Parts: sequence; structure tokens; C-alpha cells
Amino acid sequence: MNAPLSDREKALMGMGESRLRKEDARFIQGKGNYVDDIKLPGMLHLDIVRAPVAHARIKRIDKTAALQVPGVIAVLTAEDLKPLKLHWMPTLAGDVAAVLADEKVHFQMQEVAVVVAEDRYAAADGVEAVEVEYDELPAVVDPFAALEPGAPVLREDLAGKTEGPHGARYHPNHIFTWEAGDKDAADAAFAGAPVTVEQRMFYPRVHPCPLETCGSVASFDPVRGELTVWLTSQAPHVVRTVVSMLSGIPESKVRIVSPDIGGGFGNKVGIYPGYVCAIVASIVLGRPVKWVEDRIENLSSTAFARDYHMTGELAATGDGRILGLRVKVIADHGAFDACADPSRYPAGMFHICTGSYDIPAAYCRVDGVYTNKAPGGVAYRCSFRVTEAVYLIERMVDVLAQKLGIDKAEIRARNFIRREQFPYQSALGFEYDSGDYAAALKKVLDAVDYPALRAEQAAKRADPGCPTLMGIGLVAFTEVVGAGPSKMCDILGVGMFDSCEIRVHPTGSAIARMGTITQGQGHQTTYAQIIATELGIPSDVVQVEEGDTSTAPYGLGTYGSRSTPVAGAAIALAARKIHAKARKIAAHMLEVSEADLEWEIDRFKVRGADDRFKTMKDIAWASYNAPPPGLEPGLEAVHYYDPPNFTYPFGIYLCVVDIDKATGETAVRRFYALDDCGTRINPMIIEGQIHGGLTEGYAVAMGQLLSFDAQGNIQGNTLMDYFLPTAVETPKWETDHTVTPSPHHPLGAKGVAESPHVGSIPTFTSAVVDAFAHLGVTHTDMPHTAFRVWKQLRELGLAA
Ligand code: PCD
Ligand SMILES: [Cu+]
Repeated sequence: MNAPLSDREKALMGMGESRLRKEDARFIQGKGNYVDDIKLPGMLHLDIVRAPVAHARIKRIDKTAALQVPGVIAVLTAEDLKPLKLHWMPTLAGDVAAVLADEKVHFQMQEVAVVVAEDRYAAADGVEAVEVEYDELPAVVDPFAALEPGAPVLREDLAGKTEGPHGARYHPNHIFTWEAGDKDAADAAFAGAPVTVEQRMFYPRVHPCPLETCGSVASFDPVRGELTVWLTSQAPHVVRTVVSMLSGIPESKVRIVSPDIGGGFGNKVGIYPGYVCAIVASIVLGRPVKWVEDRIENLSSTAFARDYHMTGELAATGDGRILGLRVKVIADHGAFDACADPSRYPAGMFHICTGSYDIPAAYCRVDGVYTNKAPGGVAYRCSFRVTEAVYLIERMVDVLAQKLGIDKAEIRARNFIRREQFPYQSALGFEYDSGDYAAALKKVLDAVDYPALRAEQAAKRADPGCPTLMGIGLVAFTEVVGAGPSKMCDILGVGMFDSCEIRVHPTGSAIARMGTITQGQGHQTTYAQIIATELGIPSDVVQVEEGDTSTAPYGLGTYGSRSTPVAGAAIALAARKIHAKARKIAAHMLEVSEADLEWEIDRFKVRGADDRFKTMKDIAWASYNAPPPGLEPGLEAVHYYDPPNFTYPFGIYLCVVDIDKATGETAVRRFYALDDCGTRINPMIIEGQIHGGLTEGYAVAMGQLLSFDAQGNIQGNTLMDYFLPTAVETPKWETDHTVTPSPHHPLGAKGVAESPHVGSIPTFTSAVVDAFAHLGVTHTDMPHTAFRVWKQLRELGLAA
């Protein structure tokens, strides 16, 4: 293993060390600073009037009574935003979304009007007093029904448009068709295949549920013409650009600050009507305006995830070698196409759905559809539809294994992309950077004694008196994270690079700023660790700042596990620029040539003369006070990093469940998660990320669901119904790892934070279905709640 660290190395607390999080000293003392903590003199409060119905024409809005409520200052509707051309706003997906409902409402809880008042209570009373008269229209909640010939037309604003931003539209409720792969080659693989399987599955609508809801404080200074907005954004620079474009205020006079964020999980990527209205209200009224949504508003209207109706097909040989994959998806995007994906990919990175397998021919097609539901389509702990893709392929491989009577571990091993095939070109267009799936699988199977688990299962199946059904889930996932090479990925035309600026002070401490923004991931700790190792400065004295567009270099933000792959690389390369300059200074100080110097932990020393050295601290002082002739003073650098490729973390997850035949309750007996994210910066933070992601995955698989009735009423949008596991429900997690560095990343690191979510969800389904596999069940849709599992037990005559 690793050689023991010297004292000097230990002092740095650099990469590879499980050092404690630097930010926690602040958080555990209640000194965090969230948007709702921001209170400005004269600040007003905004609250939103929301639609009680899913589809209706607005006949009349009467503000009179609301304006008489004590404390209410203003009521704004779409009519008031029209002169500013702000009643509709562009979405990340190239569509438009109503800021405030314009003549029609398209989903329940849609923003219809806003009330601005002296305090939050008055604003809420004002909301109650706004009178809106609706003329109800038939609601469309099923995307298949939305595509029927006579279906009600939802988006009248798009009437007659047969072209959308992603090509032809064949129905008024159709948004786009997106295809990847070679259809003819895939069809040919199926035509000649000895075995084929097909499975329909529905990945229900779920919602990221960060502790802190979304919100903003907008403050326009009419004297200076400057706009400052504190908001819960995972991408503050992008918000600045969009705000400047929409408002016409020069970007140099717009400052966006993401202060501490209480969890993002994709929920805080989009731009929401509440933000826009707070900004407009502040500009119009000349006072700061705060908007913070409540939990029901958060679960109802800011950014759902998934809602994919998927059909997968695999073609294979008799011994289980996969010959081809075909996938069809009907994607329910809700009322406006507001998916947060790189602009060119309306289905995100869904085409990673060939997974960890060497599949010669593949074709996938995704059709986006409008329905009367809230817009969103965010990457809930997932790099843009990767969760859906991994779910699909992992379910399909299980279905194939079942049909052929091959063990699910064995069939995976037979189809893995082999170590020597990397870099690997997938049939759907990705170049996987590195992986060693077979070694990881072996490690997991050995660790849990897989043959013994299967033997136990067989014995239990043979015993009709056994009160439980035992299931074993297994998943071998590959993710695509680190968006992304700007030749492939952009947001509204801005390439998805990221950035870092490091400034070393004369006394040898440093400040570093990045274009990303932590929401709990621990960037202040891990980023400092990278700099510590690269520059030989203790991570304790490296100050990391993110989220303020007036100080941080432009970056695309934190989501899609892109911070380590993209900003992490920028940090390393900025540090290396400083390192190169430091070498020049050290050579001058030691009166030798640069070539005679070697770097050791925290110093340059003269080769072969251990006592002749200059530490980075010495060099920092000299860089300001006695730089070599011809070299500018100071010790700082900026780097903008445009990655050459994505990174492809992977993992092998295994889960054992025991299902109570009497109640349908599923107990997770064991969950073993092996992750490979290449070079590991802070193993403890990684472990925390894995625990969090597995817990969120457990929540999605076992209980989270936002469903709608036939009228489009949203159900389950409170924490009474929406499943958020506490320590009581959460299973015990076992973690493990292998290390296969990324060959193109300067540190060899890949992203990791999404992997546990992406990988665990299909593992739970795989385990639950496995419990019923001997009875011919090939798939059951999530969530695997006790009631749903019990119904299945009863249908099979098993319920006690
Ligand atoms: N190799 C490696 C990798 C990584 N790491 C670490 O770990 C973490 C993470 O990372 P990443 O993977 O890169 O990621 P990011 O970018 O940073 O982040 C993001 C993610 O993250 C996660 N996690 C978390 N946590 C918390 N606490 N909170 C939150 O919110 C959250 N979110 C979630 C999500 S959802 Mo999306 O947005 O949906 O797309 S995406 C996401 C950081 O700290 C880092 O540094 C290390 O150490 N190493
Ligand atoms: Cu996703």
C-alpha cells in the first residue's frame, strides 16, 4: 500500500488524506449564512399566487382586495411583466416558460401572480386576497394520451410550429425526437439474434428534496444602476449572464452571490419565476425583495426529475453475449421544456445506456412530450438522465439473465468492456476513458461470499414455511460525468469549462476561487487539499471561496459531478503555473539552474544537496520582495479548463433484501457498494458522499413518488407523504473501492458524488425483483413500498 507519510507531508493534509472538513467549524456552530439569513434594510417580501387547477384559461385577476391588505405594496401579474417582455423567459432547453401565467395555466401550483409586502405574513395574506377566475380545461397527465390525435393542445403559444429547437414536432404536444446510435445496425443485430428480450418500465416522477428550499434576495441600487442577487444557485455565473441578457443591465453591474447552500441535488440549477419576480420587483420598487419558497411549493413547482417511460430490448446469443440494444423512451417534460441539460442534448447523457457492456450495435430514441405538470427535468444527483440510462440497462441485463437462466453476476462478467479495450468507443457515441469492471466485480463477490448468499436463497425458496422472500440485487454501473468538453457541451452557448484562480500571499498562505459552488460537498476542504499537494502549502491555510460572481472566475457551476473532473483539473493546472514560476524564483534564490532543482513535498532543493532548499513559504516572500530580474512580482495564476473528455466513474453494488411475506415490508439486510472514481482526494468525504447518495437512492427506490390524479392534482407534495428517510429507516452501508485513474485528468480523478444514487436505485429494484424471480417476475416498477410489494405477493398467492 501507500508508504507512510513523513511529518512534512502530514502537515500539508493534502490529497489522499481523510482530513476533517474545514467548513464544519462554521456549520456546527450555527454560523452558516443561507439566503434566508440575508436581511437588508427596507427589505420587502414576495409570495406567490398559484394555480389551484392544472389546465385552465384565466378569465380575470382582481388585485383590488389584495392591495388593501395592510402591508401589501404591490401585486404583479403577467400583464405587468408584458411591457418589460418578462412574462415569458427562455429555458435551458431552448423552450420558453411562463414567468407568470399568461392567459392560461398549464399545471397545478403554477405561478399566477406575486404579492410584495412589508413582511412575509402580509404577503401571504395578500396572496389569499388576490381573486382569480379560471375556466377549466381538460387536463392531460399521461404523455401517451398527450400524443393521441385529438388530445387537447397544451401549448397554444406554439400553435402551428412544426419545428422546435431540437428538430421536427409531429404533434402539438410533442417537443422533440432525439436519437443516438445506428438504427439499421441495431435492427440487423436483432433480426439474426438467437435470443431477444423486451421490457417496459416506468421511472416515476421524483423530486430532489434539499433541506433548504429555493429562494433569493434581489437588491437593485437605482443610484449606481447595480443589481445584486443572493440566490440558491448551483450555477451563479450562468444566472448572471442570463439576468444581464434579460434585463439589459450590463453584466459588469450584475452581481450574483450563492451564499451557503443547504443542499442542491439538481433542484437549484434552473432559473425560477420567483427569482425573476423578486428581481423585477426590486428594480420597480427600488427596495430589496426576498422570496423564499415553502416546502409544498418546492415539491410542487421547482424542478422534478425522471418521468421516463422506457422500453428496452436486448438481442443476445444463447450463452448470453449481448449483440444489440434498442431503447424507446416517452419522456414527460411537463408544461414547458425546462430540462437542465447541456443545450445540445434534449435527453441529457441518456445515451450512456449501453452501460458497462461491450454492445456492438445500439439505437435509442427519446420523444419529449408536454403534459399538464410542472416543468423541470433536472439531474437529481445524476449527470443529466444518466440515472434513467443506468436503470434501463441494468434492468435489461437482469431480464436477459433470467430468460437464459444465467446468473446475473456471470452474465455481466461475460459482457463487460475489458480493461484492455479502454479507451472504449461505445455504439452510442461515448469514449469511455478507463475502467476495470471485472476486477471490481470479483472484489465484491468475494467480499460478500456470493455463492453462499445464493445457496441461502435456494434453501429459503425450497422451504414453503419461510416467512420471507430473499432477493439479491446486483448492478455494474458506468457513469458519464464532468460536463464537459465544450465541443460537446454548452449551456445557452457558453461552453462547459471551469476555472480556478489561486493567489499565494507573501507569508505563504493562499486564497483560491473557483467557478463552481459547494452545496455541502466539502469543496473548501477538498480543493484546498489539491492545492496543498500541488504547492506544498498546508491545506489549513488555503482559503477557498466560491459563489460570488464579483470575485470568482467565470465557471459553469456544480452539478453533474463536474466539480472534480473540471474545476478540480483547473485547480491542479493553475497550481502548476504557480509551481513553474516558483521554480524560477527558487533557482534564482539558490543560484542554480532550474534543471538542478527537484521538488519535494513543500520545497525545491538542489539535486543531491538536501540542505540547500527553499520552501514554498520562502519563495512566496521572495516572489513579492525580490523576484528574479525580468520576472513580474507576485505569485498567482488563473486557469480555465476545457476537459478533453468526460470521466467515467463506475461501481459494483450488491444488495440483499428480505421481504416479509405477511406485510410486504422490504428489509435491506446488506448493501455493499464498491466505487471507482480514479484518484481519491479525500476518502472520508467520498465515503460521506456515498452514504448520502445511497440514502437518496434508497428513498427514490423505496418510497419517493410524485403522482397526479386524472385532473392533474399533484399528490404527495408534503413531507408527510414524500419519503425522506431518517436514521431510523436508513440501512447500514458498506463501502469499498478500487482506483482506476482517468488517463486524461491532470490528477487522474473522476467525479463520485452521483455514483451512489445512479448505481443504487437499480440495485434495490434488482434485489426486490430477484426475490420474486423464481416465480417468473421480471420487473416491478418503483417505488417498492410495502403496500405495492404486498399487492404483488397477494397476486402471486404468497401473502400470508
Ligand atoms: N475523486 C474524487 C471525487 C470527488 N471527491 C470529492 O467529493 C466531493 C464531490 O465531488 P464531485 O463528484 O466532483 O461532485 P461535485 O460536482 O462536487 O458535486 C455535485 C454532486 O454533489 C452531490 N452531493 C451532495 N452533497 C451534499 N452534501 N449536498 C448536495 O447538494 C449534493 N448534491 C449532489 C449532487 S446532485 Mo446534481 O446537482 O443533481 O447534478 S451533482 C451532485 C467533492 O468534495 C470532491 O472533492 C474526491 O475527494 N475525490
Ligand atoms: Cu437524470
